[in-house]
Amino acid sequence: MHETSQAKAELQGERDYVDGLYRRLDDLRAEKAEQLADVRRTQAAGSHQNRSERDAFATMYEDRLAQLNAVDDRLVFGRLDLDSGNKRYIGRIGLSDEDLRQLMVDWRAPEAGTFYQATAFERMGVRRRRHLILSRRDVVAIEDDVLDADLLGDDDSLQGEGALLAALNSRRTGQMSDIVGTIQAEQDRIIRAPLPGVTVVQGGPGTGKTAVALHRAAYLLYTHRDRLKSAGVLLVGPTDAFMKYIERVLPSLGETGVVMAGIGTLMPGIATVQETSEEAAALKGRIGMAEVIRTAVANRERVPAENKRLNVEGTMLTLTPRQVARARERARATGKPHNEARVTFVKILLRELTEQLLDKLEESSGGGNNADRSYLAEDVRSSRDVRIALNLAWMPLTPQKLVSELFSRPELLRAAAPTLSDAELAALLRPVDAPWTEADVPLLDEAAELLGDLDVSAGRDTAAREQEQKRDLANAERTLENVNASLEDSGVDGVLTAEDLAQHNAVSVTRLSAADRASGDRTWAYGHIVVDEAQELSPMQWRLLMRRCPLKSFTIVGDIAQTSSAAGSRSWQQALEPFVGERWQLEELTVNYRTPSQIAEAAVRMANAAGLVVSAPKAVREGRFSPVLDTVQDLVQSLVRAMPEELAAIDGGLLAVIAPERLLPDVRAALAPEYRDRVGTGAGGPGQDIVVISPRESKGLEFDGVVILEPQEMLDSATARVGDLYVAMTRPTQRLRVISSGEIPAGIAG
Ligand SMILES: Nc1ncnc2c1ncn2[C@@H]1O[C@H](COP(=O)(O)OP(=O)(O)OP(=O)(O)O)[C@@H](O)[C@H]1O
Repeated sequence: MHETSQAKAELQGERDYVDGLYRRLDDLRAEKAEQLADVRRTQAAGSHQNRSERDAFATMYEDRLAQLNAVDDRLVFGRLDLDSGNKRYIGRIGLSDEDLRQLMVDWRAPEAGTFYQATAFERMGVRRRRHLILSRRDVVAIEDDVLDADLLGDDDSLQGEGALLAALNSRRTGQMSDIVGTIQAEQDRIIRAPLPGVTVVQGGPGTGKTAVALHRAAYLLYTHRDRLKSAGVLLVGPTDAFMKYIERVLPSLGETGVVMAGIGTLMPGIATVQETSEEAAALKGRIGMAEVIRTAVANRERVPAENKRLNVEGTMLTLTPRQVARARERARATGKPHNEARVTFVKILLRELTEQLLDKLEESSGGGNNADRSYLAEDVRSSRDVRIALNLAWMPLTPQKLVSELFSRPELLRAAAPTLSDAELAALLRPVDAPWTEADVPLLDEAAELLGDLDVSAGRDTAAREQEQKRDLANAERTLENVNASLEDSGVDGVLTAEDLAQHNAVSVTRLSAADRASGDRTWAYGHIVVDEAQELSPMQWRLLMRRCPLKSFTIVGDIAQTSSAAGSRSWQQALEPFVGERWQLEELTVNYRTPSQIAEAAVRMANAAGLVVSAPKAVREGRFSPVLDTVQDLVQSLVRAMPEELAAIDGGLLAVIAPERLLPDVRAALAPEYRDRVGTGAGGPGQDIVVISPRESKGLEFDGVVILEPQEMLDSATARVGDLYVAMTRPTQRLRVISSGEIPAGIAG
């Protein structure tokens, strides 16, 4: 009785405190909304400068407002009781009252680290760690870890479902949520690892690799804002569906400054589809492709086999192979990329041809010609014959043109890739207008590096462009300076410290640079790159990413056992050695938070029976269901019959039907009459609680229930990999059903 009333009082105490935090949040929001409205009301005073200032203010207030809105749900999640007697609340952002007294610490701040790291063995000055479990704004439960033995036995330690298990058992929505309230110690160590260098995080399915990658990005931006504000952080994932699945996590952590990109979108202006030919994907991923592209570019700098006769305003000139070869040598010696070196090539030959024209005219006029040299140069330059001859010898090229011609013209491909077999060449050849694939992106990027700027070759004035850029930059800088000054004058709001102010500016700068400019700029050098599902990357994709971060500061997360791409890695060592040698560090995650033990064990048994070496993380919980295995005659009809039972078992949760690619249309057609708009793809969308996807599409995603069709086919067919079935089996958080028209693969039944 006494215990219950004490528990109630504790809970009430927390509710009161949390109410206070929300009041503060609401006040700040109202303040920001008002400031934003004020700025918007202000008439744009004439000058460009004033308008940019107003825009910069507006952007800053919008950002802050968006941040305050995004952290509303479960704003606070922890409390530390310290040896000093102080209490410290831990939440999504830092909050202080009007007098700058700290009300809540940002989870990324150093003082919050002990919330995740302290244990009974190493208390780190913490007596008690309290989890506050909120539903929206309400504190629904509190749960204490008592670390100080002296406190044990006190009756005020409270019961309740563990915060972690509550999170793990909650229904999936098709959108990943953050884990900020329940980050585990082994995860926290990786999230807070130092910025420089390459950290590889290897972990089996469901160990929180994606979660760790996202929280690390947020942590780095917070902790190293100064270093990362202008360079930015890039987060790369495998597919668009996956990027959509994770897109809300960073905003919910109050971060908008990370550029998120699917691996197929890293070439600005190029839309890609998936590479359907496994062989082509594997070939394009090989590191040797860099040499193929290099040769392809060099082969477009051609010396003609014989003399060329060129008509310039009625006078016939001769261009010799020797002349072209010499000009090519000198142009290449500049070390500039193809399009830029072309300027030198063209200049040399135009000068030589102008000399020749002058000589000829003098000859024909018996020495009496006194035509102006600059007119003659212009005649040479504008001669059609000259233009054709120079272009044939050294064509200005875009990466798109180079690569599309390379893969559509057998003679070009053979010349650039002399070591490839006929079968390999055939696998690469395709129509000139075929859509770009993900595997083309690193080749286009390689080509862009070697070709350089087309504008230069097209004669656009470099100096003028540089001037323009300088002016833009100066404008942006001046604007920011003014924003700073005026903010200081106006005292902003009570919560903003000088540090916050710097952060806000950083966000604005990031807006101007990293987010907007970086994602549209192929040559952008990021301060840090986080790569998820990194086992899928081909050597050429690694090469591209390494170029995007010259400092080689990377967080790489993945699971070698889940590799399904034909060009992906078989070992981290093999993947990274060519780029960073031995200079990378391996961290491992060992606990599976997603899949109940009965299902996780079945997946590991299957993988082992099929000869796949997997790291088998320990499942953190047991589920309510063992895998259900059906051997049936009529596959798709059996699925239709099983659907009601599966949907009921997960009680309104999200169900994925994972089937080999060839079956997907039939499965969708069979489900359509009954389930209509409820059936989607990827991780599902609004109103969609059923998705029909291939094993590859399921990568990185998770669902309450999963039904796998024809598992043996995921192991057997020509393009299948053991990893595919392993990935599919490790997607559910509650329940797995396997339906097969043949044998159920060895190991699953146990
Ligand atoms: N500390 C944690 N607290 C609460 N939930 C967690 C925690 N760690 C992981 N999870 C949850 O476990 C699930 C699996 O996490 P995540 O998707 O990051 O794993 P993964 O290692 O990337 O998996 P896979 O390689 O199979 O795609 C997610 O629902 C995630 O929110």
